[in-house]
Amino acid sequence: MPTLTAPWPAPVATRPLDATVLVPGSKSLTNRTLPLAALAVEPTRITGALVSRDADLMIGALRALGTGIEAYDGGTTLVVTPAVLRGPAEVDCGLAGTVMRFIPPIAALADGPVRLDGDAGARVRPMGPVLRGLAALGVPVTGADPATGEPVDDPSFLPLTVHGTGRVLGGEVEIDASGSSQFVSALLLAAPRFEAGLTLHHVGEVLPSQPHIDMTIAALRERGVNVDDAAPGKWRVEPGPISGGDVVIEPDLSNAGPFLAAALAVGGTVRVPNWPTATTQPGALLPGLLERLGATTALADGVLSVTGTHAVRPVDVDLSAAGELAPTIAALAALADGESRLRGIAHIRGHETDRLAALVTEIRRLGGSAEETEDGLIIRGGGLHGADVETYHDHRMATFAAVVGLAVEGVRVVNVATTAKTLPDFTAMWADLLGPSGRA
Ligand SMILES: O=C(O)C1=C[C@@H](OP(=O)(O)O)[C@@H](O)[C@H](O)C1
Ligand SMILES: C=C(OP(=O)(O)O)C(=O)O
Repeated sequence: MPTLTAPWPAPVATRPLDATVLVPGSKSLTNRTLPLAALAVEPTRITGALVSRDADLMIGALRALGTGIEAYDGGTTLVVTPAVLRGPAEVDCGLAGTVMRFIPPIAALADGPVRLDGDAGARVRPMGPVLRGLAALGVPVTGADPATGEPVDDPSFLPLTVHGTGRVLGGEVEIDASGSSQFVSALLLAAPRFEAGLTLHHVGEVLPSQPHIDMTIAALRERGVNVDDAAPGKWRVEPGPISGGDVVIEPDLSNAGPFLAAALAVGGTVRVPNWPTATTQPGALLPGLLERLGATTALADGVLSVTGTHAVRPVDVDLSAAGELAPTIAALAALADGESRLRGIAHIRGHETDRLAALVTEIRRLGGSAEETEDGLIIRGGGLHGADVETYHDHRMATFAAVVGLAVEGVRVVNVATTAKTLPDFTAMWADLLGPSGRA
């Protein structure tokens, strides 16, 4: 999408923060609950759903396949009525990993071809393991060269067409999910509808984002599906009905990240209500991470409070379980007093943009020092100055820049509207964080 507006001047905090931030629903939970509801044997009522571009794209994809979805309460309540999945259909995946990876196995259950495409940035995000997994299950997938439209054998990227026949036999499949946990989640989510279910083996060296795989398994079990995950890197999903009913979506803890990080960046306290006591969201790791970076945290009556003193400690952390937190942790590392190391996140080169390259380029543009390693980043904190930070259509690059901008004069964020991917109200929420005048 073109960038038409002027860069957004990130507000600078002039005094310690004292804010409570209500964070909207989880992208990952919303975009699992919707497809499971479409595959269910009865309607599902979802409350607390995220209203954002990624959720809209998932709703659009499932509607294109025939699912009934009614929205209420500004879109935060969704009533999903499953129907026979049908093709032909066209699906716009935008830049949503959850849509481009989760929809193909669902499209395999449709009774006709389903063509998927997305933003230019989506066409370079890896999908091969999901597509090869489907091919191994007997579901043909054809690709097309985006420039010429010529057919591509063995497609690994959008655009592509899944040729469903209305049924998938299922069985046993091996994939390499070292590039994204979403390859595993995608196949597991649709598997109860495969006639023989699915036994899935991961054969790669690393498996990122284990909490997101646990989230998929928990979502399936909550809907009555039998899943065996006792052996590492192996999952068995039994065929069977997926129940509907009422589902309440937790707040998006990863989206809480930049707001909580703000307390460390400039001092003061930021509180996030409705913090779940137990969750599969990787954002659950935030309190521990922020403590290592110098914050004190407390969870009382469901409110997480993070307090900082404006001094940020460097860290050496393995973020393989929570790669989507890397831009937020990188912002704090860039403000820290010393050298930080972020490990275990080679796979975020395949996120909305190559996040390792983007973070290095933008930290350097801000006057800081950063370099890529094989599986992460080395960031030497301090020495920052204002700059126009590029965001590469990546919501988390925009929030990375906003966190830095709280503490550094003259930071402007190019295409801050990219935050609409998961947080359309980001700039208003950020102004509220700073107090009534928008400046703390
Ligand atoms: O399944 C999900 O909802 C997600 C899984 C993770 O993907 P990767 O394993 O590709 O990092 C995460 O980063 C992404 O934001 C959401
Ligand atoms: C990696 C992310 O998104 P996606 O669901 O598009 O993979 C993210 O939100 O950080």
